[in-house]
Amino acid sequence: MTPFPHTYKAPLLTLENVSMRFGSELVLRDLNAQVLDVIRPGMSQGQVVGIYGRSGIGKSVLCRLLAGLGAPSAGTVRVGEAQQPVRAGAVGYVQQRYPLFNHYSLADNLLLAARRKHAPADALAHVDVYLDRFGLGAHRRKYPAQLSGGQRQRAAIAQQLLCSDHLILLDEPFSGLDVAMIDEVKKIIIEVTTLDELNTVLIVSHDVATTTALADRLWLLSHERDAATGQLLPGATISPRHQYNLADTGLAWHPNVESEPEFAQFVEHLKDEIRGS
Ligand SMILES: Nc1ncnc2c1ncn2[C@@H]1O[C@H](COP(=O)(O)OP(=O)(O)OP(=O)(O)O)[C@@H](O)[C@H]1O
Repeated sequence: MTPFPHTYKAPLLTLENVSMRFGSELVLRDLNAQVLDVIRPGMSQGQVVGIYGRSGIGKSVLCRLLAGLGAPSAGTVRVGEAQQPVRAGAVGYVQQRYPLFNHYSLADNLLLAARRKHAPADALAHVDVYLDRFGLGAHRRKYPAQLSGGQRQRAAIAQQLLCSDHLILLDEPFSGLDVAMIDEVKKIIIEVTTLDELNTVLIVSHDVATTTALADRLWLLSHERDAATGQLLPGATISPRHQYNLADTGLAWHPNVESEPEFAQFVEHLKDEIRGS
């Protein structure tokens, strides 16, 4: 597979010696990984990082650290071009249940989010842009309970984009969706990353094929063995061999990547790695 031409610019997200412990349980061990701003000529897309790992390995714990909702026991998560330690609110976090305020209309939910980042006079204009872009304009006066699951998800993504700085974290965005809705969410993710070169979408998912088709970088959380003793080390980590840079291998998102034989082989390889981890 011939890689498309690409270059890298500044780091946008860095995990620096990140560990997380709850009491005596070490959940995450010494995570070191980085997302760089990738430039692919002719391919207007920001960064999409797929995060995989078996159930219970620590993906939700990692999400909270990435979103600045808790401090790691050791190490630092750095975000943005300035590579500042992450603070709550810097990364939009779309959780599985798409929390929206039930007693506010869709437009008011988005307005609340927009006011956290934009001056009051500008906030409504930003809301209108996102309602339009995500095909939600006709539903602006509806309350969350009156929206479909897919509409609520689009609203939750718009809400987080309106108040965060380029980084957005989606927790299981494809679970429980029918095939048509999955296609729609994929379109939204591509749309989000093409809005701005710095936009970076982190997708935590068990749906390896769908997520890999959108990604240019993958991280796989796994339990590693001590090289000398062969004993399983405590805590999950993202070892260098489980950090995949798809721009280098030609499998980074591009139209119809899913239909290429190398893609199917790579997805099978990933599934084997997850099973064995
Ligand atoms: N607040 C906490 N206190 C103690 N242990 C915790 C806490 N939060 C998570 N854990 C532990 O961390 C480990 C990882 O949990 P986590 O929810 O991150 O897994 P996950 O990879 O997201 O799983 P799944 O794919 O099933 O959602 C589990 O053993 C869990 O019990």
